[in-house]
Parts: sequence; structure tokens; C-alpha cells
Amino acid sequence: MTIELKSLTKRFGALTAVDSVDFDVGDGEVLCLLGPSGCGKTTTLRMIAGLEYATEGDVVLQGKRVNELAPRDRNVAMSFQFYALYPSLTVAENLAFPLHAEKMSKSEIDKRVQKISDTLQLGSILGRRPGQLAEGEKQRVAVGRSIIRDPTCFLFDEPLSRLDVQLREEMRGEIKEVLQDLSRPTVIVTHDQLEALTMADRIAVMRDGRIEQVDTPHNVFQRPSNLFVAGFIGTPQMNLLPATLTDLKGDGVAEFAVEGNQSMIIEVDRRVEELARGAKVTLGIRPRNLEISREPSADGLSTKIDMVEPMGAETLVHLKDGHHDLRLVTDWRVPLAEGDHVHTKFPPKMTHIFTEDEQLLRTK
Ligand SMILES: Nc1ncnc2c1ncn2[C@@H]1O[C@H](COP(=O)(O)OP(=O)(O)OP(=O)(O)O)[C@@H](O)[C@H]1O
Repeated sequence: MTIELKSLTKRFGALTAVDSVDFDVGDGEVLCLLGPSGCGKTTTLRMIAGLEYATEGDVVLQGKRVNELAPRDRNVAMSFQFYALYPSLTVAENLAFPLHAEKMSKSEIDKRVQKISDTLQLGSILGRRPGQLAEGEKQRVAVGRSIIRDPTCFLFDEPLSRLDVQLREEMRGEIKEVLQDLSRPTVIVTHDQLEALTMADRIAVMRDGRIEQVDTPHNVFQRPSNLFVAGFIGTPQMNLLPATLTDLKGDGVAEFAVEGNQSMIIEVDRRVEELARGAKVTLGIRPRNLEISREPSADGLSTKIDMVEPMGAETLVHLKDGHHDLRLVTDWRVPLAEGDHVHTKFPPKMTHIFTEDEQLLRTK
């Protein structure tokens, strides 16, 4: 492991900005720190870079504890945005710029520029100035400039936040490819879940200074370890319904009383059998997993269509069951009218169960 954080904690006076954070990042691995504003992402990154000192815990880079080392002695590359090229310098000069501070020979600098230019396919534009580049090209040069120093690890803080949507989409894939080729550990801070889901090998979801889950993008989405992660990851947001387990029918089939007096019988995780009747739970189901039908049945709730929002290939339907708002995404072609009464079905095994302590009831 080349970046290891051990019980890393940062306090600013009475505020614990980062609270006993543990994770490690291997060579060639991209870990995204994801979470709402103020949850401690940037402070964690700054402690790895040495721009903030840890109050407690350790930062270990390539097996060596670096807590007391100054940023320049850690040989990490930290960049905030892939932007701001020097307009009067050529692409080659922009790329070489960070190397001048390192007192490198001209031939070594040329070699590095050549290598980066090959990796990012900048060969044909090396002699141009930023004003003569397309936006996507400028971005590639900016990425190149931030990785040319060959540090032990890369740290990026919201690297794509200033870009427009289309460029962001292009750059996500491109940066991921480049980082994979470089075989260094990378930590990227973002509050944009799409960025994390597409660029990360693993995502660390943070809240209030703590890590809630560190896992692959697939697992963070499919098996959120608690209610916070479930609600934070996924757009539109997962439907979360407070309910009480009223009966167990065997084989993971259970009856729930959903707040507001409706009950339904659905197939869920078999571990539901470990809960006692009367247990308070939260049922979580993604909007794309809900189904609607005109016929009432026991495996769902009767609802009324509150709003229909076309989203191109899919339609977002807002439903009300009297007490809750449910979101459903469908490509259903049958016309749906606002005010219609429909039955909202919870298909087998699509519903997550969160226990009273907000943790996911896990499959064995
Ligand atoms: N130098 C500082 N002095 C005092 N408090 C600070 C300092 N730096 C950060 N904080 C506080 O620590 C907490 C975590 O901040 P941090 O910038 O790490 O969050 P973040 O998750 O990166 O947020 P954002 O996405 O908004 O950048 C916040 O409450 C912030 O106000």
C-alpha cells in the first residue's frame, strides 16, 4: 500500500473536522473521497499532502510515516483544478513548467515532456499556445502539467468542478485512463457522485469527518452500508420508507406496515428472518426498481401520481401514498396522467432493509 491513513484526526479548536479516518490506496488505484460540503474531504487531502498537520493518527506514504515531513519532502503532487495554463507559453513550455523548480537538466525535462505528450497524445500541439487550443486539448495539457513531476502519489481536489458538463464527461474517462497507466496511488476529492462513480476504483463516503463506507462504486451503489450512504448515492435518490415488520412468511417473504396504515407483503433479504416481529426498519428501493401497475396487489402500495417529469428516454414519476413521496423512473409507454391512482410494486429482492440503528441488513 502506498498511501495509508491510520486513525487520522484533525481538530480545529472544538471542531473535529476529520475523525479517525482509516483507508489505504494501492499503486495505480484511484480512491475518491466523496461527501457533502464540510464533511472533511479537503482537510483529509491536505493532511496527506502535509499542508495540514494531523492532530492524531498517522499518514504513511510508501511504508514511511511522514507526519512531520514538510510538503516538499513528501513528493506528492496536489492540484486543485486542471486549469489555468500560462497563455504566453507553448504547450511544451506549460508542461515543463513544474520541472524548472526541480533543477532538472534540459535533456531530462525534454524527455519527461515527450513521455507525457505521448501518454496524452499532445504531440501535434506542443508548439501551440493555449489560445490556439480547443477546450478539451487545454484540459489534457493541464492534466499533463499536474502529473509531469513523477511524484509518489497524486492528490486532486475537485479537479473538474469548473468545467461544463460535456467536457467534464469527456475528461472523466480520459483522466481515469491516464491515471491507470501511471501506476501511482491517487486520491480525488469530489462532491459529485457521478465523478466518483465513474473515476474511482473505490469510493470513500464521508460524513461529519468520518468514513461511512469504503467500497467499489458498484458496492457503494448496490449495497450501501447504511441509510446515509443509501440516501447520498444515486440520482434520483433512493426511496426510503419507515416501516414496521409485522409478519414473516418464510423464504425472505415478509409483511411490513408502512407508516400511514398500508401494509405490503414483499420478498426481501432472507436475513429479515433474524428480526423480531414489530422491529422498526426503513425500506429502501431505487426509483428504477419500482414498478407500477393498474391492478392492486399485496406486493406494493396504492399511490396517486403527483407529477410526471419526462427525462428523454425515461420518465420520472412522483407518487404519493398519503404519507410519503415516492420517486419512480420508468420507460413505460402507457400514458401516465397526474392524479391517476396506480399500484406501486416492490419487485422481489429489490428492497434494502435498514435496521433501527440505520445499518444495512446484510446478506450472509
Ligand atoms: N483552517 C481551518 N480552521 C477552522 N476550521 C476549518 C479549517 N479548515 C476547515 N475547517 C472546517 O473543517 C470542516 C471540514 O472542512 P473541509 O474543507 O475539509 O470539508 P470538505 O468536505 O472539503 O468541504 P467542501 O466540499 O465544501 O470543500 C468544515 O466544517 C470547515 O469549516
